[in-house]
Amino acid sequence: MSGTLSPIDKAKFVAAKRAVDYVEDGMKVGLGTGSTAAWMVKCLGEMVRQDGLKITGVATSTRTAELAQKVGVPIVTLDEAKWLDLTIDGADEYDHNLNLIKGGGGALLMEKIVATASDQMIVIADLSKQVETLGSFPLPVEVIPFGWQTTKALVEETLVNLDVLGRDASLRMNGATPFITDEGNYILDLHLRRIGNPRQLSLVMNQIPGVVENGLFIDICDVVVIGNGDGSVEVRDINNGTVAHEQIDVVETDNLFVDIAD
Ligand SMILES: O=C[C@H](O)[C@H](O)[C@H](O)COP(=O)(O)O
Repeated sequence: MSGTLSPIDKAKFVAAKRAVDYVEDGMKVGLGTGSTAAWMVKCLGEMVRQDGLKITGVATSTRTAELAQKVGVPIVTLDEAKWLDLTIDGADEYDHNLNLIKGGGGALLMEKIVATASDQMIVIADLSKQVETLGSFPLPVEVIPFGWQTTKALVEETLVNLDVLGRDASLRMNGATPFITDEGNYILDLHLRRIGNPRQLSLVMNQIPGVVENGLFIDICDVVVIGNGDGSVEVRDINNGTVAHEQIDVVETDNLFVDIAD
């Protein structure tokens, strides 16, 4: 199959293509989840197949593991890898401090474990993910199924004392049944509209019994690569304070149009 990338796919693709420049021979790489991360896995697959790049990947979801296998990126478990050089992942929102909301695809738990076990985390995104203040995107909170309604009530009650605008939590559904994460849990989506203090919110959420993890990534991301539909990218590095603008060559080979997981 071949075709022309839509502007949004091109934005995701160029962000991914620029981010894989950070990957070097011998590295252990965390592989994110989602439609943007899928492009990154495909780019790495091409580098492995065509350039003989030698890397080991750790997947953040079963669907990323399946895609990695399909495109030829060798996968091990996090326990086998122990520590990673780099994780590349998408995000649902990022702010100017490179704090993130993640988990729109339900993979936040493994994503946070893998990113935290990495020397560096690079987020790939298009400009639509950029926000002044986190919270327009509903914050995913992973909870264990046992007593989830009690956990939901506790979460909503706790939000009353926090700097947020909305306080409703909804159980994420998959058709008529609850959405189940790879780890067998449920997701509550918190409709907060504005998160005034993401660090505090993250700490408080994770103290509620039944909450496994929340989708706020605070001080975890080092670099964001923002792709645009015209093939340009912006690379922001929070540690050294640099911002670079570049143009990425997009050669639309048939390989690009191999079916991807998301
Ligand atoms: O659980 C899913 C992940 O956090 C994704 O990385 C996030 O939802 C962004 O996905 P996409 O690149 O498809 O917008």
